[in-house]
Amino acid sequence: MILTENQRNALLRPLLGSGWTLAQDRDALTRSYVFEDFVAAFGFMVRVALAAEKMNHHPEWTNVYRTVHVTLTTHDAGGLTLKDAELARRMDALA
Ligand SMILES: C[C@H](O)[C@H](O)[C@H]1CNC2=NC(N)=NC(=O)C2=N1
Repeated sequence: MILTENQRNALLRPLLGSGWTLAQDRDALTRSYVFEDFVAAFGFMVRVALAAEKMNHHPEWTNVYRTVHVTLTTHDAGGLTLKDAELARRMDALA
C-alpha cells in the first residue's frame, strides 16, 4: 500500500518538479495554489471535491481567500500511496 522506493521515483518525481513538495514532518505531499480570487479558489475546491469523492480519497486542505494549501497522504496506510499520487495529478489538471 505505501509507495515503494521505485514508485516514489517514478510517480513522485514529476509531481515534485511541478509544485509539490514532500512534507517535513510526515509522509505526505504538499503544495499551494493561488487563484484569481476567492470565488476561483472555491470553484477549484468544488471540482476537486467531486473528483475526491469519486476516488474516495480526500485532501487535507485549508483555504485563505485566493490561496488553497493542500496536503495529501493516506491515513489508512499511514503514508503516501498510489491514491495520493493520482489525486495530486487530478488536482493539477483541475487547477
Ligand atoms: C472509510 C473510508 O474509505 C476512509 O475513511 C477513506 C476516505 N478518504 C480518505 N482520504 C484520505 N486522504 N486518506 C484516507 O485514508 C481516506 N480513507
